[in-house]
Amino acid sequence: MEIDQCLLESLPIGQRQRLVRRMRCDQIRAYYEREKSLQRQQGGIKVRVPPTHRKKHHVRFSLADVVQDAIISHDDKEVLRLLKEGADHNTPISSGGSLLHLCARHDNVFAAELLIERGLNVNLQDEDLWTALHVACVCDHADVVLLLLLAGVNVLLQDVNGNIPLDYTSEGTETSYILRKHLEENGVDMSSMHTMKTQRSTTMLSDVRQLVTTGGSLNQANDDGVTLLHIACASGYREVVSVLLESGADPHPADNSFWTPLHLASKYGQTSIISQLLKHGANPTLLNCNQDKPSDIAASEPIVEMLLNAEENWLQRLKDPSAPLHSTDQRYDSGLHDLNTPVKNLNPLGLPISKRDSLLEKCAMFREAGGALSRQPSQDNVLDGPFSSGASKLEQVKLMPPAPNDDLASLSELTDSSLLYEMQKRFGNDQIYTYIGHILLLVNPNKELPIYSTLVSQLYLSSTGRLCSSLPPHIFSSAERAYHMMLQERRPQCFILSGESGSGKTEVCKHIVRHLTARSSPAGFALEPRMKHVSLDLSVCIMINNLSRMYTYMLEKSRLVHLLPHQHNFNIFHLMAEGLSPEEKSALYLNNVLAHRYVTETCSIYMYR
Ligand SMILES: Nc1ncnc2c1ncn2[C@@H]1O[C@H](COP(=O)(O)OP(=O)(O)OP(=O)(O)O)[C@@H](O)[C@H]1O
Repeated sequence: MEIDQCLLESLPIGQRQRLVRRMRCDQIRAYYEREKSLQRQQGGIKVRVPPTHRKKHHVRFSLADVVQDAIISHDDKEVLRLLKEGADHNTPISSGGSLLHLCARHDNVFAAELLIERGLNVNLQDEDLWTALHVACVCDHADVVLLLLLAGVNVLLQDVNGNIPLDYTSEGTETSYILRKHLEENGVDMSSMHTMKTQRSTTMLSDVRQLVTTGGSLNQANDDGVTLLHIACASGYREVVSVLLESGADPHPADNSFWTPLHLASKYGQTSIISQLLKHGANPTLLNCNQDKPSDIAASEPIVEMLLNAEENWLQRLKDPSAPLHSTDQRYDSGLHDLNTPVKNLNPLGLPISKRDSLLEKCAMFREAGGALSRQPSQDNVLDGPFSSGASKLEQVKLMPPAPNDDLASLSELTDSSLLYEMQKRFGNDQIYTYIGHILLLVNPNKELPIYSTLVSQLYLSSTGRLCSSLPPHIFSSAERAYHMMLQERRPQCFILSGESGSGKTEVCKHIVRHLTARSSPAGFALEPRMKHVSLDLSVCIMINNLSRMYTYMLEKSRLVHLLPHQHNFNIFHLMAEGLSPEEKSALYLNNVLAHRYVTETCSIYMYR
């Protein structure tokens, strides 16, 4: 049944409701008929059993899924049983890689040994070409590293960034020591490794020089729009950049995602290259596909400053072309200020920039987290507020790598049992946060997890507020999003924290406030004394802004019915009495707030919590 919208709107409300209900019934009927005909086409109609006669079905998971769980939870007997029952040890895991990668990540030496005994290839590489040894090194799981070495793993296999496992160990850790010793014993000395790495930039330099002498095109782009200058800038090859620019290469070509060499150099902290590009007239105001200028994605404060000056200079020159070209600080030309990121190990022609970009974020995340292991508290206390968990906890920062089930909305199968299964799996893995689209789900771990340090807070800082695909779900990510929405929409944002008593709302509220305080002012410590009050005010603000939702979300009804002896009242009613407009009060049936029995039971004013 189709009805003209104007006609529908002209009908009296009762008639309109009846018509709409009929239309909805028609739609549902049509839907079921279509479903039935589809089932018939696929051969066989499923007969619906009335719910009362329905058999209770047990949900069965494949052996491959169950063995993964057993590995994660270190249930060794179960792993042994499942492998004996025929669980395929070659099954790839959902987050990529083999069961051995999973063992390496969860430090399960026993299961790793079983798998190796059954013939699992220790050199298997995941889609980013990481071996289990790469994973064990990132996680600093020395026992797994030893086991893999004994099993004959190839320690020189490179991932897509050209990094060998040793590149992912942190200086001074056991894994670093074991690997270095192993390399030495096998006749690989560190200087030849260094030569192997620098070889790429040397090769590119001689190739580019030859291209220049033969008069080849320096601006030639590949299918992704990536030019030689993009590659040299992202990889930090200063000399190659210099030859290209001196020989007349375009200083600001954009690839297919509108990234310019300046964007790449800025993102990967190549300060001296930025300086070179600016001297050769690169435009610092160009936007990439994310609407970011190079200064928006800069890796450090000095780079931001340098690029902002360059932007100003660029705009001045647009108005007055005779104004001098921006000159950068001589200090940067030496390269001493370049950030030491794994980008230097990039394989120049192997991958499109966008792919490398996401991989580098993943590397940076692990590396940053690893760096915190050895960091002294005094170096990392700038933004620590009153909610910081103390110096000792700074030493244990560990974020789980992103996984396909980070967002339940993206699962191919959405049933109660699949959702519960995924949640349980994540919980067992200490992945307490999960997205469902833009909603963030938290399962209270009831134990302290090392995921709230200043370092993690900084990792989640973003210039756009968009979810970062290389970071796992986190309350800091939602706080970032709210912060950017506030700037974009220029209006207050609110968090609705819903859950039963003890589910962790107050804790989450503290983390939100802490992250926002740190992100809104680099000198976050100035706000420290006010933090407790901010937390308190935030609860109250949420209540005021969402009064209509308050009943459902913020307070349980039982707490509003009556006051216990000596119990104080909610200050929110007094605030509402003072602050709400007559219209708002009328809409909430609170024309005379102070006349209510509940409010007059006690004369003392008390702030909730
Ligand atoms: N993210 C978390 N990590 C670790 N422990 C947590 C976390 N969230 C909550 N907890 C633990 O659970 C306890 C209860 O949490 P919280 O007080 O935040 O719950 P709530 O939802 O605010 O409860 P209520 O509604 O009763 O005020 C905390 O004291 C803390 O021990």
